[in-house]
Amino acid sequence: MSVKILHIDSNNPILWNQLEEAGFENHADFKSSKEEIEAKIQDYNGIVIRSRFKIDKTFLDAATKLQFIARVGAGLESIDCEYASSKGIHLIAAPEGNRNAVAEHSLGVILSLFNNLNQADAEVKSGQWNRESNRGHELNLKTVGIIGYGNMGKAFAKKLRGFDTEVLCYDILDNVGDENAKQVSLAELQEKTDVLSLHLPWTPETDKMVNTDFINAFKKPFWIINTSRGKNIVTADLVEAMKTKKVLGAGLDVLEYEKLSFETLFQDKNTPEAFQYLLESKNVLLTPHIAGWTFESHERLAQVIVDKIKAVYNVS
Ligand SMILES: NC(=O)c1ccc[n+]([C@@H]2O[C@H](COP(=O)([O-])OP(=O)(O)OC[C@H]3O[C@@H](n4cnc5c(N)ncnc54)[C@H](O)[C@@H]3O)[C@@H](O)[C@H]2O)c1
Ligand SMILES: O=C(O)[C@H](O)COP(=O)(O)O
Repeated sequence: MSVKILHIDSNNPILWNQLEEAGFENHADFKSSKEEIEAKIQDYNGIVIRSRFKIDKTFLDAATKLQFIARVGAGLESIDCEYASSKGIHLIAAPEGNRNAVAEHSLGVILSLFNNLNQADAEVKSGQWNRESNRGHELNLKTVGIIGYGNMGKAFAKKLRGFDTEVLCYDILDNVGDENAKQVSLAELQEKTDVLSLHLPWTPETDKMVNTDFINAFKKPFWIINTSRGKNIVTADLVEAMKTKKVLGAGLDVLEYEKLSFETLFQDKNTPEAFQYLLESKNVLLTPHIAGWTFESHERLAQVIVDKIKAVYNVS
């Protein structure tokens, strides 16, 4: 067997080493541009990627010997999956690798927002002892609404067991509810939810899903957690809702502006006003797309990918 694999992003060494041990031929190119990789992809049978660039039709047409695309992660929006499948290319992803990290992160964000942990910590460290303004909330008896009940949503619901919360989920697929979450209509979720957590992919249907109309359909003021993709929320609309206190707090691991250079976002005179509001709000917790980024997930993602590549070639 001679299967040539091109790795275009760095991953846990388990991935490279175990593939090598199993007889696969590894090659690395972490620096070349999409065009440069496109020019040589016809030599490879497999590509291992995170999300450095889009695997589009042009790229796939150039990849005449490609048998698999292994995405070391969950989100598939940077791959033209339909076109790849039409060419018989195996699509491999590893949501099993980072779903526990995302679930724990989401829980941590809620508890942190509810208890003003960041604000209280910063105040104590700057010599302020404010108890009343840091009075918290409890998850107990609240209703958590999860939109997108797949790998991430389910893992998160499981973590909520033990908090005495009602957990509702909404998904376009039927019958996805389980012992950890009751599947309901979007309208029912919007009626009952206190904490909304998004676990959707980014697709033409989910793009800008959380906008003013969507937010106004909620019956109660609510908190929002987004670990899915930034463009699923219209940030300006979210900020307007925060100003009127319809949205009580937000934990955003992903940002609408994420693909801009982060330095540019800060230095540019055109910094979006909504982003500025997020930066200045104490009830907003911002993290740099790290929900799934743990030491443990790094290792697990690699192992899942190795196992799935081996399965494609029936290698034990
Ligand atoms: N922040 C991070 O570090 C991190 C890590 C992993 C995944 N993610 C994000 O989480 C997303 C979800 O991952 P997953 O593995 O759970 O995916 P998944 O495919 O297992 O689950 C997504 C669910 O959303 C549902 N869905 C799709 N479109 C919908 C719509 N318009 N309305 C309602 N439901 C809809 C699907 O039916 C599916 O059940 C990824 O695509 C990625 O964007 C982020
Ligand atoms: O979809 C995922 O697995 C996470 O969001 C990580 O994405 P990244 O590999 O693009 O950082």
